[in-house]
Amino acid sequence: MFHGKHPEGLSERGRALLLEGGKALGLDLKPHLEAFSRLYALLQEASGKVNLTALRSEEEVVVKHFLDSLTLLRLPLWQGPLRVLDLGTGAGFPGLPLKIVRPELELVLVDATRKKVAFVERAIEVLGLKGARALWGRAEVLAREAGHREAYARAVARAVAPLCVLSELLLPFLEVGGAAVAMKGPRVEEELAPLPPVLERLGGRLGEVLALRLPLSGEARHLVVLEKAAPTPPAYPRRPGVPERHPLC
Ligand SMILES: C[S@@+](CC[C@H](N)C(=O)[O-])C[C@H]1O[C@@H](n2cnc3c(N)ncnc32)[C@H](O)[C@@H]1O
Repeated sequence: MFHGKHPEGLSERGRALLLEGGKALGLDLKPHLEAFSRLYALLQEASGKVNLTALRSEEEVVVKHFLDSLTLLRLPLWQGPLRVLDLGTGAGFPGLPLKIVRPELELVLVDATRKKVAFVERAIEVLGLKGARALWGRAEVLAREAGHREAYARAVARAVAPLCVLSELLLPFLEVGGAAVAMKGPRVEEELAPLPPVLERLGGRLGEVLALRLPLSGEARHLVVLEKAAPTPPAYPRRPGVPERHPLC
């Protein structure tokens, strides 16, 4: 349902790109074209007012926001009504595209910047996404609250922090047996090398590292799966800002 005026949605070319890219990912996005078109319109509308995302052209938004987010679906982790956290969601990525295509997921999108959370709240409302909620807060604080600590089956994060930092922020949110996915660019080896002992400290272990190429642009991406093997010790995450200033590796 639309509320108020907004610019045009995706052009015919944008829709064709989205369908083609979806196909390359093994997805039929036809039933979701309208939702992505509305999300694009909202991003365009908001970009005139606040600095939500650096991406502007329609092709960039389709490929680097929508399709990049949907690469998550290459992993067999999204069946059923799982509770999913998108940490550092910004303007709603990867969480909103994931929720559009897998509506049965129960999604919480968190960001430390209030204006970004306000945008995501509005997108959830306009797109009519049931079972999605935007939350303003820092991972270091929320991960210590009942209702969030060890309360998610899945967690995702794109472009939030290096893996050493991200592990400390994501793993406390996961229930034992759960999995987090860190979305990374072309180079991941250097970040992976020192990770295993840190993961062990946090009750985690390294799962699959899936190398893939972004549809249409061909850019290299990596999906790094962090598995929750045991409860995270209560010392983690440390106080706000400490994981970033003094990474565990
Ligand atoms: C570069 S943006 C990426 C946004 C989005 N995930 C994307 O890929 O387009 C990083 C976001 O993470 C948020 N962030 C960074 N550290 C955070 C923390 N400790 N808790 C919550 N949000 C955090 C920032 O506010 C920012 O919006």
